Amino acid sequence: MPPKKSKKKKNSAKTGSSILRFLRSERGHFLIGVCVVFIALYMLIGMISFFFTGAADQSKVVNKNFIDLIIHKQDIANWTGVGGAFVAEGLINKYFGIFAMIIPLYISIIGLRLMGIKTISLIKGFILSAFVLIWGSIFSSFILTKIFPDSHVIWGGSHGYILEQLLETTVGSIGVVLIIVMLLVVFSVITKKTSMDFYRNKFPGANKENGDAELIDDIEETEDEIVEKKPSIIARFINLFKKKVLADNDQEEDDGEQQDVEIDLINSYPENDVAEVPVVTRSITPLVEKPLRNTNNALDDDFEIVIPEEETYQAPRTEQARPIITAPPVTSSGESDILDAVDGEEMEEYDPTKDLSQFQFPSMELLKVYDTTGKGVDMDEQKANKEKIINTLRNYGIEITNIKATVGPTITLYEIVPQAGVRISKIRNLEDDIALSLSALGIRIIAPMPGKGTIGIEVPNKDPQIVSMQSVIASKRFQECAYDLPVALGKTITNEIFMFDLCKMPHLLVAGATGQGKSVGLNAIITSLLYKKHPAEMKMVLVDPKMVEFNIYSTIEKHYLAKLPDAEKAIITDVTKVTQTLNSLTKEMDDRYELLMAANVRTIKEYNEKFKKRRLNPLKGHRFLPYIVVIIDEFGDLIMTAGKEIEMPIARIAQKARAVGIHMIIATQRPTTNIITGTIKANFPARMAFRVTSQIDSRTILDMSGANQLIGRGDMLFSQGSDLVRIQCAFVDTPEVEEITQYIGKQQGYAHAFELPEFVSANDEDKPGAVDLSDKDPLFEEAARLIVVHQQGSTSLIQRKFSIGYNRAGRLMDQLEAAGIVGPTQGSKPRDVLIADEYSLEQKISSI
Ligand SMILES: Nc1ncnc2c1ncn2[C@@H]1O[C@H](COP(=O)(O)OP(=O)(O)OP(=O)(O)O)[C@@H](O)[C@H]1O
Repeated sequence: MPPKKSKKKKNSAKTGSSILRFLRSERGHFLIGVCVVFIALYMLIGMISFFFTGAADQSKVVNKNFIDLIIHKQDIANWTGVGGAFVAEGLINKYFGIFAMIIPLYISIIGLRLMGIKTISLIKGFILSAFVLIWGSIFSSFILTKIFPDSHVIWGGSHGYILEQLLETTVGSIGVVLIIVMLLVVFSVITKKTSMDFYRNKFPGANKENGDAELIDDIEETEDEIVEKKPSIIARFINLFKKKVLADNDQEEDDGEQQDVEIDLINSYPENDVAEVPVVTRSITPLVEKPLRNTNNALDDDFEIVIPEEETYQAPRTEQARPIITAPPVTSSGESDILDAVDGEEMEEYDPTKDLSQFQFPSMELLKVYDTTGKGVDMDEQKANKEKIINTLRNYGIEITNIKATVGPTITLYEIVPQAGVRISKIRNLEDDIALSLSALGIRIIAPMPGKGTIGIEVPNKDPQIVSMQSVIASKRFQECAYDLPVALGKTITNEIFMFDLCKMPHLLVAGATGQGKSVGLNAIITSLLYKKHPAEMKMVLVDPKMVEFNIYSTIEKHYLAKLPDAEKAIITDVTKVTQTLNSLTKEMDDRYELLMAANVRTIKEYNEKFKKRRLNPLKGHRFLPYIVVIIDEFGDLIMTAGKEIEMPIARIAQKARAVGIHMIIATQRPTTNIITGTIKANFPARMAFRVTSQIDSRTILDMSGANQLIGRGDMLFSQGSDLVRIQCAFVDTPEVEEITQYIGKQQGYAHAFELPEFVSANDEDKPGAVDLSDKDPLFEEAARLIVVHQQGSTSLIQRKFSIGYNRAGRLMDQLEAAGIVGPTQGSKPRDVLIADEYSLEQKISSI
């Protein structure tokens, strides 16, 4: 008989465990959630009915037995029968009064949560409900009882009544009122910081620090975005409890022979509190957690696969709204650089985009959408990899207590928590063995994961997904970002859009062996900028010794490119021109510093703000300063040919140009120490490394290994300071870039590319005759006539009348001086005009 009994027991245990499994499944949760929501709804209706039917039911319900009432079929008026009448009478009259209605509301939040519908967090909801119950019962008991003394409803319930009586005896009626108001204020401030402003604003003249409060909020919000939220103590406790229950259940249901060591690992888990893996949640892309369940393996219960959600896309933007301001030109003949505020206030703000006010940003349709449907996460692959990792580590005597997978577009990150006492270096040394067991390239071990208390193993997915430029550009995050030079580079392992502000970098070094995605990376950077910056706000200097990479951008020369005055093409392919351009950029940098100094500001942003407000005098050479992004491809080639000649201006720009809005991106295939020298490295704190061939190259670019373990095709490491992030670079194909540039190119642009200043080396500068009149500007004669007619030797007059850049106008003025038409510069005053009338001018011109 005993064997039959044990079989029966086994069967019932099996049924029990499958019910448990069902309840723990997503469907089980959903069904429980539905039941909970309906129960809450039932309670709520019962409570609402109580206000209308409670008086009739009171005598039948109070101090009566619930079962008796059902058996004796009492006639209950409540819409929800005996049950509802009991719940309402109990919760409202017996306990918390009318605010007890928050209880079914909170229960419904729990139900919705179980159904997978997120409203507010359970803990927040609990704290809020508890406060409402306690505060509300005192408030109702004190106020409502006085207003409606003869109702069948005990407004604050017994709880409110007792507390209110106690308080009234202790602090009097006024004290109770003050306590009620104070609690409300305290609670509102605790739950919402911005409510401080509301209260401050109630006191006229005492709200100067509002800005600070907002600042704190802002800072906290940004920090929230960056810092992964740590689980609260309660969440940790619930997690531990859950794990313990799961482990116990599994122990019960297991037949005995399958019970392996991992159960013990889990059982020892609570002691290993530190080993708890925080679930990564970020405010930008909420993670969807899909735990896999396998009853034979306790670690499976713990194996959490996180499939980060894609960001939702915004409707394609076809036009960027910009204020069209028709600003009158500045006519002041001012003597000083800084115009006084009154002048500024009288005029509308200067709009740098006014010249191209019809400019339309490229539309989203120009970018290709890659079909990723059907490319879901391969659960079998994840499980198999997990098994292989556990087994490989076990073969070397390393046991783990927890493992979690986060599936990215091309890489999956397995985070493991080793058992206490395991040396981290031991795991680090097993990189090759794990790679062998997984038969995969590109395995990278991060031991320990910074700030997480886990060890990360990055494993490439068998079926990598393409991160399209479209998905990155159309993301809400990119569209709404307020960076000065926003670059959306791709997606991180948690499917978050990875973005940075080039202004903050401030210069970027890009390296990677040939064919690993460098050019695509540079195109992604340029594309991001083109989607966000108006031609008036940003100019690019493109250096392309290979002659084919940036050719595609020649169509946007008159919109976005900058070049030397005498250069034919804006894309620089000739090495000798590179030196000139870089020197010219150093001159532009110095000029800009002078302008900043004269304007009493420290950065280009402040300068432009001041200029827009018309606080700077254009007659003194002030102008709106666009950002300049210098992108040099195949930097290795250049250094090999031009050496120090190039390194010097690059180092100068890298050291100083940040504040004046000149930023550099240099890319090389050969990240060797003779190319990326100490000087260059020291001035390029931000580095982007695609796959390189050796560990030494990786160390040269990143100061650590890792780039040699990447898998190519846009897989890259981005480092800034000590932070290292693995990113899948967004893919933008040449035809896409072509479409974008053509879209821009077809629109009205400026008359010519942005002119960089002519660089005159220190030796030539003061030589008489430095201005060569045999090579006069085509506008020379017209400019001369203009000056003579107006009898005003002003550069900005030439600039305005001929719609040319400041540099060209300056050069024209130098030529006019050399021709004896105007006198030398006189500081802030216009030059003297040496020719009295047009007739004398014609004679002068014919004599030149
Ligand atoms: N982010 C990416 N996603 C998917 N595939 C990519 C990505 N980046 C590059 N590739 C693939 O790799 C190929 C080579 O990329 P790319 O031309 O950018 O290499 P490269 O490093 O610039 O090479 P070279 O230095 O020889 O110009 C591309 O044609 C494309 O097929």
